[in-house]
Amino acid sequence: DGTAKSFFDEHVLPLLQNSGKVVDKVVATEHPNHAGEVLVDFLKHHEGEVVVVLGSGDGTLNECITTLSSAEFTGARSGGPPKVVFALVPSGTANALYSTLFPPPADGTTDAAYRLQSVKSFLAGAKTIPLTLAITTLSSPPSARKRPQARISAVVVSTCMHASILKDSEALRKEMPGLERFKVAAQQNSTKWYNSWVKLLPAAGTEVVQIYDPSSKTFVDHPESHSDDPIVDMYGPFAYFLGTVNVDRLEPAFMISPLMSRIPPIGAACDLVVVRPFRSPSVSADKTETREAFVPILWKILGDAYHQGSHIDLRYNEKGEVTTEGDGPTVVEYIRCGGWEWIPVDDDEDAHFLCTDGAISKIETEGRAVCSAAAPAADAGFLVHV
Ligand SMILES: Nc1ncnc2c1ncn2[C@@H]1O[C@H](COP(=O)(O)OP(=O)(O)OP(=O)(O)O)[C@@H](O)[C@H]1O
Repeated sequence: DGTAKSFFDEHVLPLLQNSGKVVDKVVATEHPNHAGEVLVDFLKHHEGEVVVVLGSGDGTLNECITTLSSAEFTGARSGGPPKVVFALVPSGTANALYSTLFPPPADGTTDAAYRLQSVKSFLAGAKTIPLTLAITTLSSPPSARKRPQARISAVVVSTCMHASILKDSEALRKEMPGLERFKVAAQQNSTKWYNSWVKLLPAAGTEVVQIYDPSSKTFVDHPESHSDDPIVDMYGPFAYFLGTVNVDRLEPAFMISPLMSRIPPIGAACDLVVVRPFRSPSVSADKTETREAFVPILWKILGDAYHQGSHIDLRYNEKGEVTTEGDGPTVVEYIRCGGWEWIPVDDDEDAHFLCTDGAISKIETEGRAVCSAAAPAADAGFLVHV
């Protein structure tokens, strides 16, 4: 958001200095991926544990993780990705990870004290938490005989509306540096539905895929996932399809996957938020009018995500109206799983976009995206001071 340099000069660097911490290197990024390059170079020339005080949003954290994961190290650092500890200073647009780890006060004020919490944890030698990574493999059709491409996320992997919003909002960044650009891009994409085949896989350590049940407010076994055949098939059209790791929100107030913090997973798991319009008793065909009629429901879901994530308790009544009463079908399918496959229908171009922590990739025609949540091995991986 353009504040990182002055905030570091005024607050972060003096605080580190006054606390007796030796700062080996200070870098202001000059181009995309600069942070990752600096970090790899630093690790190649220094031994031991490295702490990175990172003033950025989720996108730059992702660049660091992605670059480190694919870099080749020699000597003491050979044999796998290094362990790197981050102290985060939120300085991006959304700051999803920081605002999950340090929920902002209800009035939304994010003063210097708010932004320095992870750094203060580092100075106090306090707790770190390991990041779960979502690894998405983008495959070409088998006939292309090309190597699959991997994308790493520490926050979000999405298709459908969210990927379309992120794709379109980047073009608006200069004009609208704040969160507003996501709302404008959402308007532009509100009537799109996306056609794809989906498979859901259970998380490691659980036999079956789990789904949230608003009546008991807990996860229950997905009715189509059984220990002898745990994979769940899902058919479209989809309006929303988004998975998170580590975070319960994508912006300070937009709590799209609230159960990540309310019912934290035990191992590596991904929380999926899926909206399929055909779950509504009043939707039985994919036509322009039905898509338009569904827009208010989509806004209700996204609006309720801004109200402590209450969208996960919405149901349809028999007329297709949205309510929090009764036992009708849930409007949102909130799933906890170990991973998923997204196989877009060939002629649906919009279904081919994938968002990984804000970066957009295109799935090739006849290709697919396969995502799985992975926990770091002991003494490796990426940790954050909390
Ligand atoms: N000097 C620079 N010039 C141009 N781009 C830069 C420069 N420094 C960093 N970048 C790029 O700017 C982007 C900003 O990403 P970052 O995640 O830090 O902020 P954000 O996207 O606003 O936040 P969030 O992901 O939390 O919404 C990154 O892609 C990064 O590579």
